[in-house]
Amino acid sequence: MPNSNVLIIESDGTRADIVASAMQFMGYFPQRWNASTPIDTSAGDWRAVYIGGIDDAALCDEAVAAMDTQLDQLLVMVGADSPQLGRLTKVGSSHAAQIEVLDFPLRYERLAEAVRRAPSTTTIKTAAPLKLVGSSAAMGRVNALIRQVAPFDSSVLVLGESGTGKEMVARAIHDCSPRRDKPFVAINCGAIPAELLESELFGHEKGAFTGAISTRKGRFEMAEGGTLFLDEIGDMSLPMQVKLLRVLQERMYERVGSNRTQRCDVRIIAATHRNLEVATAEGRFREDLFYRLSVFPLEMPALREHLDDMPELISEFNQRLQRRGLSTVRFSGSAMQALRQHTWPGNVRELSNLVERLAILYPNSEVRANDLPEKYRGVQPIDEAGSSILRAMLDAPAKPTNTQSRVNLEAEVLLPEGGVDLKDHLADIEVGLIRQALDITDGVVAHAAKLLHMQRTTLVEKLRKYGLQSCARAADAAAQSGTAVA
Ligand SMILES: Nc1ncnc2c1ncn2[C@@H]1O[C@H](COP(=O)(O)OP(=O)(O)OP(=O)(O)O)[C@@H](O)[C@H]1O
Repeated sequence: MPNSNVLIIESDGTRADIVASAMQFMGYFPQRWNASTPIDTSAGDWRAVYIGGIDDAALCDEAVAAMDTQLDQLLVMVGADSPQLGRLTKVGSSHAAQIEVLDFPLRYERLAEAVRRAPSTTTIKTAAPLKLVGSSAAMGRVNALIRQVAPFDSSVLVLGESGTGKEMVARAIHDCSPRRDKPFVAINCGAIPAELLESELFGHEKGAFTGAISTRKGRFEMAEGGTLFLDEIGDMSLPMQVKLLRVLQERMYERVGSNRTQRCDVRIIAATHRNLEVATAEGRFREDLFYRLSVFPLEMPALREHLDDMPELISEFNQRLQRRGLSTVRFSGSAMQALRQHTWPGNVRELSNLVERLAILYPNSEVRANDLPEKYRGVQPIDEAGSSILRAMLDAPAKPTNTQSRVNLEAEVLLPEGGVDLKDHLADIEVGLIRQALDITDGVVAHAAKLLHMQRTTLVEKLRKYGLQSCARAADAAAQSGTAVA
């Protein structure tokens, strides 16, 4: 049983990490899944296990759809308190899935017993790839760059805000490249604890460290001949950056705990939402690695810069819903107009989530501007009272909004006559921005942390500090209270 592959769903809580570590100690190869990355099917013996703790309905559905298209038998493990338990149980009965409900804190014996019941062999199906859509000038430039760089082995650095489609672009480059028949392997460098990342990337030998009870392949080895996508490269620790640089320069590495040098033939595509030039200037990112990675930089436009693609994107998301057997949704002219006024801080991912949410609320119907969630309604026609309020607002000095830069904030905040308790004032601003980020991301802490350009763990600390746990989703809140492997 050990030495098989295990699929771990990227959950927003820390449970996926806990279970992945437990699995790793049990001798499995945990492989992360995320919405636009098909499961790496090249990695031999499969015992597919879906670990839930999932609090996000859209992610849960996408995960099930991904598994259903790629694996023919599943063991689905789900936390007893998961909000998606009912949904998964239902999905399980209509697929070749076996459901195991796990209680947390997780007990090693219980986990081992659940895995023992997994189907002993799992066949891989060919996945239907997701389509990168958009015919705006901005997406036209992206597509042209993809076509230009794909045939070469040059490293590509995909830049852009969260949810703009960086991972989809990485996959598109791979799919257009001569490596298309070899694996595309993705790893989120920001989601894996620094001390585990080395073994995740390079693999380890049996006994290399406590709990390494069997030899394990790393992502470089899994991606041999193909492409390795290093997501959130800006979050990689400096010591790890040194090790990565060596592989890029020498095309050689060693598994953790081994003296044997392995050669590798892997194309690297990295992505980050951070400004790596600033990180380099501040000493948080190695300059030599930056230049190695950014041989071919590719900047993804924010959705607000290619709003003309919205109808095409909505149609693509409707098709994805249809493929999952779900209802679709249409938008009236007024609704489309309102959506064009939104700033889309979560970019295409935010649009995709909105389409799915509205398809549930208004199955196969037309959504009007007034049906949209409040923050998407845009500027409403105003009555007389509203018009005088608006005039007063326009006459008043401008207040900073969350889309304005820090420089604007500095310019516009006036020191009150009696002075201000700066610490309390800054804390209030911090709480306000955290609340907004959680609101925009529907309480998903990992996504809110991205918007705030901070580590998820830092945000969790701040939620605790300010007593804001109730603003986060249930599973995240449970994770914050310190659930651990028994
Ligand atoms: N041009 C596009 N066409 C179709 N779907 C898209 C497009 N851009 C993004 N998406 C969809 O939006 C979601 C987010 O995309 P993706 O994960 O590639 O973004 P990202 O920039 O890598 O995000 P992050 O920085 O958070 O990792 C996915 O569901 C993806 O399929």
